[in-house]
Amino acid sequence: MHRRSTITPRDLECMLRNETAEPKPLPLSLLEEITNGFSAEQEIGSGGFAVVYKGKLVSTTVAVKRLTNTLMDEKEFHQEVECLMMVKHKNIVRFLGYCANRQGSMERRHEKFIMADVHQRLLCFEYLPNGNLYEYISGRIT
Ligand SMILES: Nc1ncnc2c1ncn2[C@@H]1O[C@H](COP(=O)(O)OP(=O)(O)OP(=O)(O)O)[C@@H](O)[C@H]1O
Repeated sequence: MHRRSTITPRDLECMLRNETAEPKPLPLSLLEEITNGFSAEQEIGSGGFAVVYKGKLVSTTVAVKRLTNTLMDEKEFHQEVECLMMVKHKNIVRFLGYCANRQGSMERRHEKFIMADVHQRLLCFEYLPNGNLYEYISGRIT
């Protein structure tokens, strides 16, 4: 018998409201859905190793950080998730979950098809709506 075990935007929203809920693995399909396929319109900003998107839930928003593949290997990603799972503090943005997805993709290279491994690594956080540190320091927002 096939059992569905997917997480919906509503489930993620419930998790966000429950302060004792632990971070969990999130399906790539959910993160794609709430960022509208990682659309440019939902992009918030980017840092040294990721692009951050707004993830729209039913009545709230989360931040979805999509890591740039080449800059972090599997071991570093595991360490990053491990650290984030251990940190819980009122002054640190809350970590909600992570996704590590690997999928084969047929690609054409010099008249031949090859099966390429496509990795997706994502982190999901509480959304902080008040801009970024640079905007504060430079006086663009008060
Ligand atoms: N949880 C969040 N809520 C709202 N905006 C966020 C959140 N996390 C990141 N951002 C936005 O996305 C931008 C990029 O964030 P990111 O964490 O990737 O890089 P960074 O902190 O600027 O630098 P670094 O790559 O060194 O960590 C931030 O400057 C901020 O504007």
